[in-house]
Amino acid sequence: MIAINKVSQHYGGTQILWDLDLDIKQGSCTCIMGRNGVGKTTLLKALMGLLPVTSGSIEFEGQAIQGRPADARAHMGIGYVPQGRHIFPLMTVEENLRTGLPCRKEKTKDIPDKIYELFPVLKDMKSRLGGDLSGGQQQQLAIGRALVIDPKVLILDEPNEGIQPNIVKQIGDVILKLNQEDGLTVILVEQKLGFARRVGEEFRLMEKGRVVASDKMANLNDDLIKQHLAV
Ligand SMILES: Nc1ncnc2c1ncn2[C@@H]1O[C@H](COP(=O)(O)OP(=O)(O)OP(=O)(O)O)[C@@H](O)[C@H]1O
Repeated sequence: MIAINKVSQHYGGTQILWDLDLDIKQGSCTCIMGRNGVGKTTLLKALMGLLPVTSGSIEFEGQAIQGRPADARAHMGIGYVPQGRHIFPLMTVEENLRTGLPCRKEKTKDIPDKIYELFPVLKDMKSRLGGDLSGGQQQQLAIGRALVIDPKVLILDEPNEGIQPNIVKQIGDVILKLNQEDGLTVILVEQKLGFARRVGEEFRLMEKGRVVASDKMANLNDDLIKQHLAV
């Protein structure tokens, strides 16, 4: 569904991604893992079109998208939940969710019921300002906003960073439901091993701007963890 071929990316004169290859299968849940600073967020931003790539290609459903802006990628069905959530603090929960509506293929004026079914707290708080929500509620709002576009693939960058355990559990339940029951393709950057093992079907390990190991999550063994994840 997604094929990233030999992608390189630079911040000014500093190269961060080095001829990176990554394949994502339709319907899979893939965890991108690696130590701090290996380029996980940079990779997701390049995939979403928030950072230009220097060379290489990114294909989504067989179409080259590396030159397309982020909003065009959202219209094509790529949903993105950025690290740090980036909800709009001075807009209400409902207004935050509405920002995703123009990108939906199936046009509607109302927030789809499904979003509120997945995250009942967003319904209860729909008139509250985004900035008044707790960190966990803001994360649920960021995921809900990405789902409003009715994506074909959902990309999440460390959705559990700084979130209390009961919300982490709820977010995991939602990801599992979306992936296993609805068949939504999920790409997740995740540092928490337990969470990655719970929701992930596949893993990709990164080192210095490259994917260095790819396999089924069941095969993520102690050697790989020691080599690429332990600090
Ligand atoms: N805007 C920027 N300008 C220059 N360098 C940057 C910028 N953003 C990130 N970097 C550098 O790029 C490298 C990769 O960063 P990135 O955030 O992609 O890593 P990461 O694997 O997601 O790390 P973390 O797990 O800490 O979020 C780091 O060395 C970082 O300092």
